[in-house]
Order: sequence, then C-alpha cells, then structure tokens
Amino acid sequence: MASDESPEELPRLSWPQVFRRFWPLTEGRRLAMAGALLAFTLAVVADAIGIELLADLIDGAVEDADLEQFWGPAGIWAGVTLVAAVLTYLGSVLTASAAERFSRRLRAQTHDHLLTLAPEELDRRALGDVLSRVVDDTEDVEHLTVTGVIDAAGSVIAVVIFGVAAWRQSWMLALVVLAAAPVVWLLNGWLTGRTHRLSMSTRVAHGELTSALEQSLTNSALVQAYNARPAERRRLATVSGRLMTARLRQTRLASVQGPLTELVETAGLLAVIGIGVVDIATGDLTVGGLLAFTAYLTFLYPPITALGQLGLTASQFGTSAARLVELLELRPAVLEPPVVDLRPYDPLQRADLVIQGVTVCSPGRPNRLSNVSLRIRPGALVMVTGPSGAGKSTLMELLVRFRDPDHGRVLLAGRDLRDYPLHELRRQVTWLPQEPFMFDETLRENITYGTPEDPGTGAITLAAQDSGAAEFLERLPNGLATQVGQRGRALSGGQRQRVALTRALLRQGSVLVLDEPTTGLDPRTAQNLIGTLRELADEGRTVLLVTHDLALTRHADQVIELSGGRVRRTTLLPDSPTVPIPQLVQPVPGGNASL
Ligand SMILES: Nc1ncnc2c1ncn2[C@@H]1O[C@H](COP(=O)(O)OP(=O)(O)OP(=O)(O)O)[C@@H](O)[C@H]1O
Repeated sequence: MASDESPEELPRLSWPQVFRRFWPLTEGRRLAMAGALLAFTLAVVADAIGIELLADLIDGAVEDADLEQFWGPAGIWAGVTLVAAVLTYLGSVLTASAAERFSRRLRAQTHDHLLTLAPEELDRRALGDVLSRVVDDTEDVEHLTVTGVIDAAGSVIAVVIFGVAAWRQSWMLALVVLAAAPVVWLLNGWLTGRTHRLSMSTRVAHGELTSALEQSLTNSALVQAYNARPAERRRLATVSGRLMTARLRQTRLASVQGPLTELVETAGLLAVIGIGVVDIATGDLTVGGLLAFTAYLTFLYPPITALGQLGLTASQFGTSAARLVELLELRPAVLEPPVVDLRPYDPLQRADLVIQGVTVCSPGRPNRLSNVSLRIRPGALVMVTGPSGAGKSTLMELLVRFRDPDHGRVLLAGRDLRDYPLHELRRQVTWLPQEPFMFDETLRENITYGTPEDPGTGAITLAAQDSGAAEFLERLPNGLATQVGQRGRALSGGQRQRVALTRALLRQGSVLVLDEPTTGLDPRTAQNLIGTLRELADEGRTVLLVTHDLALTRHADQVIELSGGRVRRTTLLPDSPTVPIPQLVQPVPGGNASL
C-alpha cells in the first residue's frame, strides 16, 4: 500500500473483515467474553421476571387493595433486581477486562510492527497521525471485536427474551411493535450513510490538527526566532476550523437522531396503550398485563435502537480499522532470513566487509548509490568522505540493514548481511547516526541504552573519557543521574553528540559505523576520539567513519571518497595494517572501484 496514501483514499473495512482479522487477538479472553454475555443474559431474564411480578402485583395486591398479596411478589422482585444488578456489574467488569486486554495487545502489536519498519517510512508520515492510529484507532477496532460484539449479542438476546415475554402478554400488541421496528431500522440506515461521511471528515480534520500542532511545537524555537507565530496561528486556525465544522455537522446529525427515535418510540407506546385499552375492555388483557407490556416495550427500545445503530457504529469504526490495517500491512524494509545460517562466525577474526555492485534506488530521483563496490579489511579504520548528498549515510545505513540494496550485496565475514538474524547483525554492527537520538531519561539510561547488561560505572567512565563526555559529566551536580529532557534538550548539541558516542563505544561488536561522529566536537576531543577508534581498530574491530574533516583522513587506513552515489576514489594508506584478506569475492564486472 502506498505509504503516503491519505486516510480519505482508504477503503473502509466491513465488520466481518475487521472481526476476522483481529479475532485471534482475543485468545485467552474468550471465556471472559462468554462469561460477560452469560451474565447479561441472566440479568435480562431477571429483569423479565421482575416485570412479570409487576403484572402480578397490579392484578393482585393493587386491584384487590390487599397488602397481604404485596409482600411475597415484592420481596421476590427486590431479590431478582438485586441479582440483575450484580449480574450487570459482573458482565460490565468482564467485558472491560477483555476489552482492555485486547487493546493493550493490539497496541503492543502495532507498536512492535512500527519498530520493524524502515525509519524513513515513519519519517515520511505525520507523527501525529501515526500516534492517533495507535492510540485512538486501536480503541475503535477493539469495539468492533470485543465490546461491540458482546453488546450486539446482548442486544439480540434481550430483544428475543423481552420480545417473547411481551408476546406472551399480548401477541396482538407485540405485532404492532414489530410493525414499527422497520421504521426504526430504516431511519438508522439513512443516518448511517451520513454519519460515515461525517466521521471521515472529522478523522481527517483531527489528523490535520495533530500534525499542525506537532509541526509548530516541535519547531517552536524556529517559530519564535523567525517571528512566525502569526503564520502558525493562522495555520492552526484553518485546520482547527475544519475540525470544528466537521464536529458541528456530526453533532447536528447526532442531535436529530435522539428526538427522531423518541418520536417513533412515543408513537409506538401510544399505539400500544390505545389498543391495550380496547383489549382490557374486551377482557383479553388485564391492567397488569398492559403495564407489563409497556414495561417490556421500554426495555425493548434500547437494544432495538442499539441494533439499528450497529451499521452506523460499524461504518464509523470500519474507517478507523482501515487506517490501522494500512499501518499493519506496511512491509518491513528488511526481513529475517528464511533459513538461519548456522556456520560459526568469529567476527573478531574476520570482520571484513565486502560491498559488491551495490545500487540503492530512490523512486523518481537519482540513485542514492550506484554500483558501489568496496572491500574493507578486518581491523581497518576507514574514513568515508564526499560532498553532501554523496550517499555516505545511505552506505552506513546499509551496513546496519535499515534497507537492503536494490542490486548487489553486502558481505560481512563472507556472509551476506541478509543471511544474518537481524538481532545478531545489529549486535555485531554498532551504528552511530548523524542525529544524536535521546530519550527523556537520565544520562545513565541514555548511555547504556541498547547495551544488553549494565556495563557498570567504570566502563561508562572509560567510554565517556574516549568520547570526550567525561569532562561535562564531571561538572554536572547529578552526574549520570541528570535528566536530559525531551530529545536531550537539556544538553548542548556537542554534549548530545558525546553522549551518543559514549553509547556507541560501550556496545560490543565487530563493526563500528559512525556517521559524522566528530561534528560538534572540539579539535582536541576529535583527535582523542580518533585515537580511541585507532585502538579499537588495532584490537580487531572494523571502524567506518563518515567525516567532512579531511584533516582527519591522515589517521585512516583507507579513505573512500563518494560523489553522486558512486565511489570516486579509494585510497589505501601506506602504513595500513596488512591483515590477510580472504578471497571472498570475484572482481565485480562493471564495478566502479577496485576491490
Ligand atoms: N529518506 C530518503 N528518501 C529518499 N531519498 C533520500 C532519503 N534520504 C536521503 N536521500 C537522498 O539520497 C542521497 C544520499 O543521501 P545521504 O544522506 O546518503 O548523503 P550524505 O552523503 O550522507 O549527505 P550529508 O553529508 O549531507 O549527510 C541524497 O540525494 C538524498 O537526497
């Protein structure tokens, strides 16, 4: 499915489609759902018994004005009402527990799935829209799969039980009510179509509003510094206005629905009383019977209306379900290998990287990489340079498998990256992105993020010395316990960079891929870092470093210069380590660099 598809273009899913897809997630909670339905059914039976007792009271105690006849039925009535209340409570609790667990499972599944997508897939989308799908649309899907299903089944059962009971009181009156039912259904059918269209507009307007808010708030510094508040205000006013209009239309429609239904109900009630009076006169019905019948009618209307609105709810929530399914159907950019390669892997011996004829396409734009072939020796310190947009980051991202090349392949220790379990590959290859990602946690949590075990303060201090973070860490009153704020805003740009670098240095693994790690570092710290990387390389790690600082390249074993997605030049420096290179690849025909 196209990732930039707007919600308006998504086909709404029908209730059976949603149900079939999400029903497996109710596993383990189906007993609770059945229990809830049973409780609601018994509560309906208890209510029906109560109504029968009402008829007995009217025709006995009230008609004969005899208190003796009152206590018995009244006591039983109070008892069954209590039982009905307990059963309704039980039913609601069981429904809520099944529903909440379903929502939690669905949210977790969606979140997990989103984290398998290529980061750029998520970057292309408005974050507000994605969040609203994970938070709000999951609730709607829950309704279609759990709460709504129990409610609908409960309504059918209530209609049957109250209907049969009412029929027993007077089949003639029951027929009158039955004749009115299609009117309610037709009315609701007409409302369904209109509500669906309006709910679509509301959803779209809601998405636009959250996106606009997200844009202006995440760029708030720029908005203020560039005097753009009026423009942002106007933007918000426009989208907020669209949401207001859509919501008002929806409210108007919902407000018509109540009185219309009430009208139909009153007409039904009046018809019942009118015919009932005639029946009482002919002796076909008692006063108690008529009262019981009208009571059944009041109990019958809510489930009948609920069933009439089923289509409307399903249509509204079908839209949400489509939005969620669209996310869930996005394919991860990279897949686990179908067969795990069990050959032993000794990364520190042979963490050599071979890039064979690699091309990375970008639809409608020039290739991000074109037929790139390279060999990087184990234990080498390699610097990748080139102008902006040359493809350096793309090359680095291939090594950590954020995507696979469209043509060609990348081998680590003689094995295609696609043959490694992703977890193993990412344990071996540590990537430091250009942007220093931060969580709103403490420095310690940020630094040890992604390190399988707590490395301990000693190891953190050593890594912080290598990255140049130690200096500022020592000056912080709370040290590693300092909170870094949203996106690390409580730190300077250079400090964030160093924290991210410390995090990368702490991770074990045979390949270190650093995308412009010296940005934001002063020359002395940058030199120190290169010294550390040199040591890591000498220990056998393969280190790739993207840099625009040509002065640093003299410390490298190999310099790769990219330009326009192609390798312009690779230079092996004379004193580079001479680790023997196994013959893993044949020269690539047409490859644009020597191996
Ligand atoms: N998410 C993306 N979708 C489509 N094209 C992209 C995407 N990211 C980058 N590109 C394009 O791929 C090409 C290579 O980008 P890349 O980020 O690899 O360059 P770079 O050499 O790392 O640049 P810089 O030095 O500025 O970081 C550029 O032309 C860029 O516009």
